[in-house]
Amino acid sequence: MLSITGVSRSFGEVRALDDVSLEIASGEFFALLGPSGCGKTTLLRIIAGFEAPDSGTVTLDGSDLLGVPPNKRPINLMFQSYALFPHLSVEKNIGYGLAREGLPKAEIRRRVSEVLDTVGLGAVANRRPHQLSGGQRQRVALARAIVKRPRLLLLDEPLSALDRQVRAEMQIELKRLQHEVGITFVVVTHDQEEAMSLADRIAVLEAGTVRQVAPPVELYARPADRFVAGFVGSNNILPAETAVRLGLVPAGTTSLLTVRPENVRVGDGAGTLTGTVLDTVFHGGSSRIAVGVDGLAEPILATRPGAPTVSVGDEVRVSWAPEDAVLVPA
Ligand SMILES: Nc1ncnc2c1ncn2[C@@H]1O[C@H](COP(=O)(O)OP(=O)(O)OP(=O)(O)O)[C@@H](O)[C@H]1O
Repeated sequence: MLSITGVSRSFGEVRALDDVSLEIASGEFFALLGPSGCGKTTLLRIIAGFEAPDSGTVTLDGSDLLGVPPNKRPINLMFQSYALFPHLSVEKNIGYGLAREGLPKAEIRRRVSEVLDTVGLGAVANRRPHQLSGGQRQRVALARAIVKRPRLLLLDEPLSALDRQVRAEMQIELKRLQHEVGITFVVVTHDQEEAMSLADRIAVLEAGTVRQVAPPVELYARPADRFVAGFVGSNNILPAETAVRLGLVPAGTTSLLTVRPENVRVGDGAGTLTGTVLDTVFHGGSSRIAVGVDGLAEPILATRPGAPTVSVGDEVRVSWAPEDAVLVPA
């Protein structure tokens, strides 16, 4: 178990991390999610040992990590840019770290060949990095990180260099791999879809503080505050006074009313609110509809499977099931 307790770190005036505490279980796939500048990389660098906190403690299975130099920690960090050696074969790239540790050649060969199988690179073991696709290069980097059998693998935006389709495939791969090798993974990402599809649990960070720690489904269904409600997935967020004025919540309510676009019904039947269709966008498998509602500063967004069933300018009714309205502390 990785325990981070009361960790703070400032750079001049900037408080990059402000009293961060997290408990990450052995074998867990954990994601640190947040917008640019929220402190994700700083926290990863502290865990890896490339940065020291101003205060707080970090322990792995009960023993202090902060006093241990980076190369002596049972931790591996996989960077955004994979930095493979261009003149070495895939096999040599993967075995490089083991060779440097002075392991016997036969053992290196055995471990490298095992890992080549795990990441599905057996067929390209003798190629150089420039003869590989982006997804294959990413696998080499992963193989190089896991061949050393760290207890903890830290991944900084591991899939950001890949295009959309390869990325989706690698997300599945990464999850399978983590399951198979049983190493604790901590991944840093600003991409909420990626965090949701990979992680067992997600910590949402904003401006150096942890806003919520929860499994993806809970984070999506029960955001702890306005920031999480707006950052994780898209959401319609109505201020309390507006929701009270429109009769959507009882008088005296102080919480924000949030409704996911997929739960908003748009049509000419019964509905709580009346509005005008401002915009429709067809995405292929689904459509997004924006409805301007009198008395609301922001349009209500709705998503629908298939093509849009309304047109710009239509007068429509907007509604949602009572259980789909989630109240979030303001
Ligand atoms: N070495 C440094 N010197 C000064 N400021 C720094 C340093 N490292 C980070 N910061 C500042 O600390 C804050 C957190 O940075 P950090 O890199 O941890 O954010 P991040 O969430 O990883 O962002 P990104 O997704 O853009 O990488 C930012 O305001 C950043 O400018």
